Amino acid sequence: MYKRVLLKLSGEVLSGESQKGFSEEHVRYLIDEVKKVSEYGVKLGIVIGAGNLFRGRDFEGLRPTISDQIGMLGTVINALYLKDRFEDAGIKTVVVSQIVTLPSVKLINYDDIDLYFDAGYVVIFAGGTSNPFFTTDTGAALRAVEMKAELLIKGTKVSGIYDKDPKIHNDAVKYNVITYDEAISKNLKIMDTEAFSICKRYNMKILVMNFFENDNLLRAIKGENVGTLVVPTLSSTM
Ligand SMILES: Nc1ncnc2c1ncn2[C@@H]1O[C@H](COP(=O)(O)OP(=O)(O)O)[C@@H](O)[C@H]1O
Ligand SMILES: O=c1ccn([C@@H]2O[C@H](COP(=O)(O)OP(=O)(O)O)[C@@H](O)[C@H]2O)c(=O)[nH]1
Repeated sequence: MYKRVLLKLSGEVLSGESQKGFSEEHVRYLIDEVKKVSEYGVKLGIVIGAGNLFRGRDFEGLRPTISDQIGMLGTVINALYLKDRFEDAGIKTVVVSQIVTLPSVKLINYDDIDLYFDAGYVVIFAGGTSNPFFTTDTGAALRAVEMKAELLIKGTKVSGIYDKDPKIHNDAVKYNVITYDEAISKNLKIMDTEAFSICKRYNMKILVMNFFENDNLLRAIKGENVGTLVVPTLSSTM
């Protein structure tokens, strides 16, 4: 069982696919899935996107430097929303970020991350990379390395990494395991190249899996065969 995991979720996990805002049904599902793993004492970090609120590219006509800052603020909104909902459900949660000063957001401090985990908190990393021109996938890769995770899980709406986008191509074929180099060279757009390359540099294992299948998060953390694993070489799958 993995004991230290960074979970990346798209903002759409909170709203439902292609929807905006917060859907009670989806939020409750997320709480239940996280609760199952927090009961095992897993040290869990979460990076949440903002696709349910704002993505930089939604603001036609705005400069990306500005629209991306609006997008990053969206991740803080989601993080605070989740903190409150998690705590209501008995999951102790701390939100950390470098992009805002707010009473319920702590500045990221490497020395404190372990203290939060040891005290049984889920840590939500808000604000992506803190820089325009990036996405929360890249933020997740950085935070996974910073928190010394054993595994970065991208919980998404498809069952793993395919040879082409399975939402567009019916004949797409899923990989069980793939190397960082292959994922980058084949330009498999499930995650940004930047995210893959940070994970490659620091040997951060990635698992891409369908977040919307009941128990999948727990199964992934138990090391069961769900989704697609991204590893340095094909001989390093275990
Ligand atoms: N090679 C691929 N394998 C799997 N999914 C892919 C691939 N290329 C593109 N996709 C698409 O990437 C999407 C990832 O979406 P999502 O999890 O919402 O991520 P994000 O919001 O971070 O972009 C999937 O819905 C899928 O349709
Ligand atoms: O490091 C980052 C992370 C995010 N964003 C902005 O925040 C938005 C929301 O993030 P993302 O698209 O990754 O959310 P998701 O699709 O995962 O919900 C992005 O569109 C960007 O505009 C950014 O500028 N820098």
